[in-house]
Amino acid sequence: MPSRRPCAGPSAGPGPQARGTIGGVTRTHAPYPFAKGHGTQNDFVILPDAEGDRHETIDAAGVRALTDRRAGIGGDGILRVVRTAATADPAAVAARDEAEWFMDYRNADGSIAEMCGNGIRVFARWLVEREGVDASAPLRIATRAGVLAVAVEPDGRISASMGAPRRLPASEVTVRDTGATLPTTGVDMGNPHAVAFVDDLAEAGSLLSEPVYDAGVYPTGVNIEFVVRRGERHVAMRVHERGSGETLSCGTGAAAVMVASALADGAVPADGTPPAAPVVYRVDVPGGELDLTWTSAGDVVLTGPAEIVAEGFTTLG
Ligand SMILES: N[C@@H](CCC[C@H](N)C(=O)O)C(=O)O
Repeated sequence: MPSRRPCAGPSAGPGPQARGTIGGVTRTHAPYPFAKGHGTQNDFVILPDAEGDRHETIDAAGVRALTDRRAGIGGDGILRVVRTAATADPAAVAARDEAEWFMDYRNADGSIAEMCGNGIRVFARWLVEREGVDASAPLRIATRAGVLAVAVEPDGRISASMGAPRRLPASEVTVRDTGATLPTTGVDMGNPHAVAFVDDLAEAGSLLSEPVYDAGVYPTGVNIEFVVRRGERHVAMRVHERGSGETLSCGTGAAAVMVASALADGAVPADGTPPAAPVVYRVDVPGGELDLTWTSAGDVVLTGPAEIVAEGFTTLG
């Protein structure tokens, strides 16, 4: 009987340094751990880096190698999990007294974004399940949009306060496939959004190309949501994300959609001041369902699922 060698899988831990091009893919690192997670199918490569000694210098090319859906692991973005005390990112440094962990979020194209609503739930799931963070009280997580409170709900979903929305100027977007130009409501949820109400989500076209937007209103780019009404305080959306293309969900986008819908419905004061009592909307996304609450304190809370689906080792990045 032929002898068998033990398989050197992830349980064997990092192997020898792997460098160069193998199978057309540039591998620049010794094997290091990664994980994969998603929230309503907005998916992320998770890079555990508690002490900041693995990925502090990750660049856009490294992010693109990891998020590539054919030559890499695949994802809409990267969640680097690092202690605020272990990174020089200015947002983390500023938050050191308030939060132990920093969500270093990158879009699939390698660009840096301020916030990710689905990502912060997946990030929290990782902290609780793999970093031993106590979830009996709300977690405080530092992001480039500030320190945000995140809680694990009794039903297992995760809620994230995404701060108070800020109105941006009204504008318009043009769908490239059809040439249709649509008016938009501008909402900043830590990152910029343009929300267009349509009668049918097919009006968004293929979304293979980014809709045309006004760079005067959105100098750093914009996430663009198309929304249809489904019922009372119930809407559905598609999104073209800045830096990632069409995704199956966007948490900050769902929050912007809720804000635009609540304002259009007269469900909150027209001047944008907080409602006297919480206002709740359900937002359907291609990848699932999200609940959004505009609280009387003025912040918008996103509630939805968050899953870790794989863990392993990679040499990419
Ligand atoms: N998918 C995220 C948003 C990620 C950042 C966005 N693409 C941007 O550049 O602002 C979410 O769930 O909020």
